Amino acid sequence: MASRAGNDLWSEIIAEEENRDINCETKQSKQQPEVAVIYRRKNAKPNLGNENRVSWAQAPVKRVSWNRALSTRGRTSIAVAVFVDHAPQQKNQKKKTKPAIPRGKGLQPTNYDKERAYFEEVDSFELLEESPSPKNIWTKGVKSEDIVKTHLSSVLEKWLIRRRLNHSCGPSRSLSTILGTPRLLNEVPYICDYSSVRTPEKGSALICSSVPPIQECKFCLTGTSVSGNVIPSRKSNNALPSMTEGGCEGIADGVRNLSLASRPSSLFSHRCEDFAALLEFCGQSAPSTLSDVFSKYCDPKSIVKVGEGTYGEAFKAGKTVCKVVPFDGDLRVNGEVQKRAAELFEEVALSRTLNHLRGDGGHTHDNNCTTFIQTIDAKVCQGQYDNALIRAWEHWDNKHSSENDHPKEFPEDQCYIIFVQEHGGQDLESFVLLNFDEARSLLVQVTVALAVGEAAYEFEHRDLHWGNILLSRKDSATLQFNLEGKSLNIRTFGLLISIIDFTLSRINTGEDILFLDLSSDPELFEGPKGDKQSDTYRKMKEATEDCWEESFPKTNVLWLQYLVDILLLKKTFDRTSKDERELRSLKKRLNSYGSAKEATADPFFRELFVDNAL
Ligand SMILES: Nc1ncnc2c1ncn2[C@@H]1O[C@H](COP(=O)(O)OP(=O)(O)OP(=O)(O)O)[C@@H](O)[C@H]1O
Repeated sequence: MASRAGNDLWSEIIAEEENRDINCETKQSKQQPEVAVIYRRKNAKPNLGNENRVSWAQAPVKRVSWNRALSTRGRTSIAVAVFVDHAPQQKNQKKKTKPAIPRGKGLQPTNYDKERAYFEEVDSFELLEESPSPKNIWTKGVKSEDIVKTHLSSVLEKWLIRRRLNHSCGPSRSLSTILGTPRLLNEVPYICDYSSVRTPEKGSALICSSVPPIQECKFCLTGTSVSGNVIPSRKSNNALPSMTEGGCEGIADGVRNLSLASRPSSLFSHRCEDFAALLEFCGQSAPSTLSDVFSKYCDPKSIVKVGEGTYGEAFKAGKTVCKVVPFDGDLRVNGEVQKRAAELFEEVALSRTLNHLRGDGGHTHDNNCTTFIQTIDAKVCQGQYDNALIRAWEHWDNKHSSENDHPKEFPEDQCYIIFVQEHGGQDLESFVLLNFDEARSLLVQVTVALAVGEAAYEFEHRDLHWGNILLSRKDSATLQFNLEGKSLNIRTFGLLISIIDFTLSRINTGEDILFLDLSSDPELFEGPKGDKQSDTYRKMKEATEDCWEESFPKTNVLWLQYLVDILLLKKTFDRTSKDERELRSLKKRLNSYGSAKEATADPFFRELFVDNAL
């Protein structure tokens, strides 16, 4: 293990960096308009028309419990562990809390003085910024009525707007195009009766004057107090607007009435709609069972659990990893409210859009990379966990002490979505990096992948913590990326990176903007001060001015800075003091970049490009 930076060297670095900062500031002031534009886009319009802007998740979204999501999961604060007595709230006292340090061999004892010095010196300027005024955090709540109103309106208004634009009564093509599924189905109002799910007659709804098909579904009533008797019917005042009466104006009136008049049935209806839309997106007419889906990929006896998140349990099934996420139930899972179909709908849409970056299906070749995990399939399931999965879950629990609830607690009518993905390797939290070359290849791969995502889809990940970066070792010495038509070969040093978990991500598909409105989730920004992950959410909030539908590629840069901190402070690998200096300098220079794309030109990455340096 090489020696670490001493104090004398550190003073030199500071002096060196101060000089560089002055140069950098001078340079930056010349580039000011570009950076300023990025920061001041709150009211700027993106390339697309506003009418296409869709946030599918209207309910309070990501339900991060800080105590759980960070501390008990081993993603404890870098700094908080040092300075604050932050006692994690145990979900279940019988379970062990994971250690806050990374697992793996060759770990060094934590050097808190060093961490303290690092933050005081490098981040001192940030501390003020990390304390947003309470006004900013607290004044922007979303009332539940607004959520219901917005949700239903957005679905129907989208239909209306497209209908006006298209001068036909055909449905939007946008999401069905992304997903490669038949048109219309996600736009059709559904009525729920708990008894069956039928795919609507596709032809009938394509004709303006036809009666819209009514779909019945039993699933979204699960655990709700809404009875079948208050199902919105086209005869009632609270009816979904009829597509046969009054043309577009009739629909507009219907949308208005619906938004203002009918809370319980709206809530009910939106759950039905979202569930049916999700089912349709997944190419299903009814939910499968978990074992049906798993047995497509492996012999159930061979299933092994490979990881867990707050919402998902990840199992290896043959060559794939299947992430099982319960949704739409009222039972709290792992201490959290279950996700709703609308949130998962967005995640499926996003994942499939990112698949296009792999160059499959004749999609754009100007921007290509394989770093975003490939989503092979997504399937809706219902029922209890079967024995093979329970066995795999318990095996993992014995070895790793799961923080999640035992899956046998799920009721018989529990719904899940399974994301079938390629196996991306081990997450950064548990992966043992060998040396500085691997660390810098990790950084360049993530940076260029984010740049490719930005260029193709204005993509922002918005949650790139160390559980969402997977690593594996492969023989290939280089990896090819295409960024805005330019081919880039990057040195891998035998390491391949995959980025997962697009729940909070924002994407512009060219037809819709998919994002989660994080302003309705104040808890996300309440994590402990000094904790790098929670600080990053707060910095995102500041960069976006809490306006989450707009494009702010700076958020990608904030996660790159987080990653540099993680590498310096949470990961142990063979490195010299010069290597550490380079990482610190990179972190500082990242302050001046407004996007991952800008960051790709940083000198830190220069020798990681083969042949064609940027
Ligand atoms: N495709 C994959 N290949 C290998 N491991 C995976 C894959 N997907 C997920 N995992 C493992 O499962 C863990 C949880 O996955 P993921 O982060 O997607 O779940 P989540 O519930 O959305 O997490 P979070 O707590 O961040 O919300 C990951 O940290 C990783 O260890």
